[in-house]
Amino acid sequence: MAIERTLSIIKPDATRRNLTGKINAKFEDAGLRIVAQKRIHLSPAQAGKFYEVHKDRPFYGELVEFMASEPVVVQVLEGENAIAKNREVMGATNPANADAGTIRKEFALSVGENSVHGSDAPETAKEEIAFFFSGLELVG
Ligand SMILES: Nc1ncnc2c1ncn2[C@@H]1O[C@H](COP(=O)(O)OP(=O)(O)OP(=O)(O)O)[C@@H](O)[C@H]1O
Repeated sequence: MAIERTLSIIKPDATRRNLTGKINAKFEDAGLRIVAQKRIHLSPAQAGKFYEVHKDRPFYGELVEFMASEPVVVQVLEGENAIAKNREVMGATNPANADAGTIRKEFALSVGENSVHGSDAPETAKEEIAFFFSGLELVG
């Protein structure tokens, strides 16, 4: 299995509760290396652009408002099978359905305020990493 990179976001509900370290420990324990990371406060326009794929979903407005409400930590995770591995560590979108030990089971507040985002496929990972990080910020 090839080494992959994926884009992760620690969402406002988690940064607000100082959970960045605990969430990062879950990634590292699963063999995912944090190769880039920064704390930013998205504008509503930037959050709207990032989640454009969901613009016709009923929760789009709520999602954009939430993601722009407070700072987030955006990061690039690297490892074998990193995209699928990260989604496994995150758990199901709705914490009520997430497996024990996953980030969302332990920390998420609701289906909307669910603590983390992770890319879902190689093509989206590439686009999402480029959305937040320049080549200079990424060690080869
Ligand atoms: N029913 C809902 N009500 C409110 N917010 C929702 C709902 N469903 C999804 N969301 C929000 O939109 C995000 C994107 O939804 P999606 O169905 O793509 O989930 P996901 O792939 O698990 O999450 P992500 O794309 O953040 O990794 C979710 O992570 C969640 O924050």
